[in-house]
Amino acid sequence: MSGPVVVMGVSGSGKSTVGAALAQRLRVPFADADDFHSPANIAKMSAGEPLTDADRGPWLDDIGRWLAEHREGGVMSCSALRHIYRDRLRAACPDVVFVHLTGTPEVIAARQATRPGHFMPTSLLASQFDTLEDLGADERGVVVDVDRNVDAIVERVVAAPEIAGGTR
Ligand SMILES: Nc1ncnc2c1ncn2[C@@H]1O[C@H](COP(=O)(O)OP(=O)(O)O)[C@@H](O)[C@H]1O
Ligand SMILES: O=C(O)[C@H](O)[C@@H](O)[C@H](O)[C@H](O)COP(=O)(O)O
Repeated sequence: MSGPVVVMGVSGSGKSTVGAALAQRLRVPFADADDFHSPANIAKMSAGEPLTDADRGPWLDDIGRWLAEHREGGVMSCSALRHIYRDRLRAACPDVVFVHLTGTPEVIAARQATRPGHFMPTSLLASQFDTLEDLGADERGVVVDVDRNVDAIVERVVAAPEIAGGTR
């Protein structure tokens, strides 16, 4: 493995599902950034209010610490919507690789809407897309469209040179 992987994307894109399956496939530990949110952040999102950069700062630092502790292998599902958020994760763990799960708002909204018992309301999806910044040419990562089954997404990820071909 070439470094820890962050599976990124908007709410409902499949980060938790694909991240867990990818970790199992790679036989490395898995963590979900949803579990790192403070109660205040959860309350805010549950009330339909988007998080701000300030809300996300300490959360990203905790995730960065987890990545640094899993430099030899690990998968973290984390929205990591903006370039500056990914910069913050790279500052903590420079060899992190991003897997961006992309999809149309229609496909993702349908998945988010049918997911049972999650704190994130569907009303926040528009702000997630507004906040999202695609991976730049300067960023180490892979983009995978989610309009296929989970196994196919995982196979696509493990076949990517950024994931399989590293020297670490
Ligand atoms: N490739 C896929 N095909 C069909 N359903 C999917 C796929 N990936 C995820 N799902 C479903 O879509 C919903 C959102 O997935 P989830 O992993 O919770 O997304 P996220 O963690 O990005 O919010 C869940 O109900 C999940 O079972
Ligand atoms: O930065 C954010 O606004 C949040 O991290 C957000 O992107 C994330 O989507 C929520 O934690 C909900 O969790 P799900 O992505 O699992 O819906």
